[in-house]
Amino acid sequence: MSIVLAVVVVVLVVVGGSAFFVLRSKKPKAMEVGTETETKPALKSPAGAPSLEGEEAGSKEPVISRGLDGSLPKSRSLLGSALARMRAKRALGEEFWVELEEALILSDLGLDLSVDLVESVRNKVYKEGVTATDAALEMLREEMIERLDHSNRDLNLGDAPPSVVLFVGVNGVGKTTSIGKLAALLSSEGKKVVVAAGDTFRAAAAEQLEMWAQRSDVQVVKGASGADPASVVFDAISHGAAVGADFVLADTAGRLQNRQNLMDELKKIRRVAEKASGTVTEVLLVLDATTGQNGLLQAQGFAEAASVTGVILTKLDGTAKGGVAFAIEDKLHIPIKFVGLGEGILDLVPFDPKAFVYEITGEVSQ
Ligand SMILES: Nc1nc2c(ncn2[C@@H]2O[C@H](COP(=O)(O)OP(=O)(O)OP(=O)(O)O)[C@@H](O)[C@H]2O)c(=O)[nH]1
Repeated sequence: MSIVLAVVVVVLVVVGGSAFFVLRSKKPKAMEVGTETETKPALKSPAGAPSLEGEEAGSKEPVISRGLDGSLPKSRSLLGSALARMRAKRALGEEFWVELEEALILSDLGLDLSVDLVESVRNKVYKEGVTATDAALEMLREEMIERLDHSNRDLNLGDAPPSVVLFVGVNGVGKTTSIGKLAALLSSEGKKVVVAAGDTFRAAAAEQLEMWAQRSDVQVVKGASGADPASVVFDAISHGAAVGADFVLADTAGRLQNRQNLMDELKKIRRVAEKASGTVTEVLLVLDATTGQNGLLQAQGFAEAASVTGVILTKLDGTAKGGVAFAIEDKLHIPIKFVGLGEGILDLVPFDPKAFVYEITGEVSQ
């Protein structure tokens, strides 16, 4: 009897022990689900993406740029998660609308716009007798796309080349990086590009621009450190005209929108650039999407002082919100022309409202 008992105990220990090891060895895998592995955005090459080589030195693999629908991992889109929770409830009552408004505000759309959007969707829902949350959320999506869908997002061109594009914005938002990416994009489309190192304030900016320019084989015009930025931009435009460039992309130093003297300097750069070229076809305000509604204040300040014609919304890969895009277009009527989705040379893509709305509401667009 005791031998039988001993055998049973040994069997139990062995089976239990191995079960324990099986469980332990499985645990890390289970943890991957729903975190890193599952939520990593799919790497997609956007339609018309330039086929440039990998940017890292020695990299043999081409860098694949992300499409907008892969930029915000679903589990990180705040609005997408909130809408998924609301859809699951399947009840279209007061609570639903309050929750929706909160979710929009939390995603950086701003109070006024969030209230307005909810009001408008709610009216449509009642008018059309919609009772399902699914259908209401689809209406929200349509309304969001409509609010973004009426701007010209192409780069403005002048009557005669080169078209001059000034990049402005506060410090560290990604102006220099965006110039590098846009130069690569344009030159991959066969355009001749000259870049102007007009940020003569930050010592490393000109070198940074030179590095970007080398990668896409575009020319850089720079001045001495501390040189008058307007004269650097003037020289670059003259050079661009002489070599038959299609575009001159001009960097400027980062500045706060409420510093009058720095805004005056921007006006001077613009005046001088216009003397050299006849027209500055585009003033692109670079905004960091992770700064949320603060971006709207920046846009207001720069729009007044520098006649901004378009926005580049950078670092969308670093935020779960992104709603500031709606606030900028709805309040200021400035079109978002490009979005930055990372630090690589191909991580700048034309803004596509539909893909963007599907992205931040948590579904992939068809
Ligand atoms: N993740 C991510 N990082 C970006 C993006 N765009 C720029 N960056 C990073 O943001 C940092 C600042 O970029 P810069 O291009 O130097 O910014 P800047 O506006 O020229 O800076 P100042 O000259 O100081 O005003 C760098 O580390 C860039 O790699 C983007 O779309 N996504």
